[in-house]
Amino acid sequence: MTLPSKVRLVEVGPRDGLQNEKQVISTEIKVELIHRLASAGLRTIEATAFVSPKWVPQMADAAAVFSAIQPLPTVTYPVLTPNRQGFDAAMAAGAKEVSVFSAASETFSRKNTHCSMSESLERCRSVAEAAKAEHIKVRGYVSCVLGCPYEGEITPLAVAEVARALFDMGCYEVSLGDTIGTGTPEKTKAMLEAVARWVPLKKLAGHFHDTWGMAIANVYASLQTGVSVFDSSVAGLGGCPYAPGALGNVATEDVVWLLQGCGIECDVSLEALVNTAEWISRELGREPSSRVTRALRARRNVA
Ligand SMILES: CC(C)(COP(=O)([O-])OP(=O)([O-])OC[C@H]1O[C@@H](n2cnc3c(N)ncnc32)[C@H](O)[C@@H]1OP(=O)([O-])[O-])[C@@H](O)C(=O)NCCC(=O)NCCSC(=O)C[C@@](C)(O)CC(=O)[O-]
Repeated sequence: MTLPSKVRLVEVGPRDGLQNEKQVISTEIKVELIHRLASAGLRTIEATAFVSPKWVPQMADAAAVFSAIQPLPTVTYPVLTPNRQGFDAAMAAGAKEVSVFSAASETFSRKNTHCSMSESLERCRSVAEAAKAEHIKVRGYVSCVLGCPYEGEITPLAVAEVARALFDMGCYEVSLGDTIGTGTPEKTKAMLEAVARWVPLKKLAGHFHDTWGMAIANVYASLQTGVSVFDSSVAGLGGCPYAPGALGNVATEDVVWLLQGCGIECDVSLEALVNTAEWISRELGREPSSRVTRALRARRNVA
């Protein structure tokens, strides 16, 4: 089985990683996190979300965060926009790329965005049309691709239909989210094969939460299937406000370690990334959940 020779990582720590934090995190810390990630070599960093501050208070400073970023010309800083209101706010703040999101579960869609799956896709379409008119790139997300916190099993066909709708409306890439982390490698492969009947593998990204400890195994299964873009979160930060008990995304450090071990290029400095993971974990007052960061720290302490 040939693995891809190069992988692109989409760092989602500043958005997916921090959105569920209950403690106050200053705008300065969020911006410094983004700058440190860019210095570590991440070339796509999802910076924030222009969503309702009533529902996700942690992202209330989206405009302030975005405006304070000192952008590197080699880095893109997409932002999450659930509807036209979010898109307009993102444009006013100067965003150059946006992400829309929908779900393969009716109940999750209603909890997350207060509308049905088809209404949610209509909102995405409206953002995609506005983005096209402004020459802005749009990425799409599908949540609950390997299980739903409310409905349980989700069929690969349901995932494929939503992914196809997002791709057809102009999303340049569709990220497939295992929101609650219940997926396993064989299920991941079956889901990817179903989606790839309608959306080319090169246009798909894997987005795995680590709640059940399967995220890195699912990344490897996706690599074996031909996926070459992965979303990950420094220090394994994160959780979804609408998926009770959900842990963070697969840690970026763990993915980089896996890729290095497979001889796959990703242009990220593991050392700088681990230092960033240690720094943000100290700021949040907790241990990094990345096994690689903890192992490298233990090795440094011995040396
Ligand atoms: C979707 C909405 C906005 C619908 O919002 P709504 O409340 O359902 O309905 P609305 O459209 O009738 O608006 C009501 C109020 O919200 C305001 N509003 C409306 N839109 C916006 C906006 N864009 N930005 C700021 N404010 C907004 C609007 O102005 C109004 O304010 P009021 O008059 O009551 O003062 C809301 O339900 C929401 O923000 N939900 C949060 C969704 C979210 O951020 N979820 C987490 C991210 S998705 C995720 O984590 C999964 C992913 C992507 O990582 C992949 C995976 O792991 O599965």
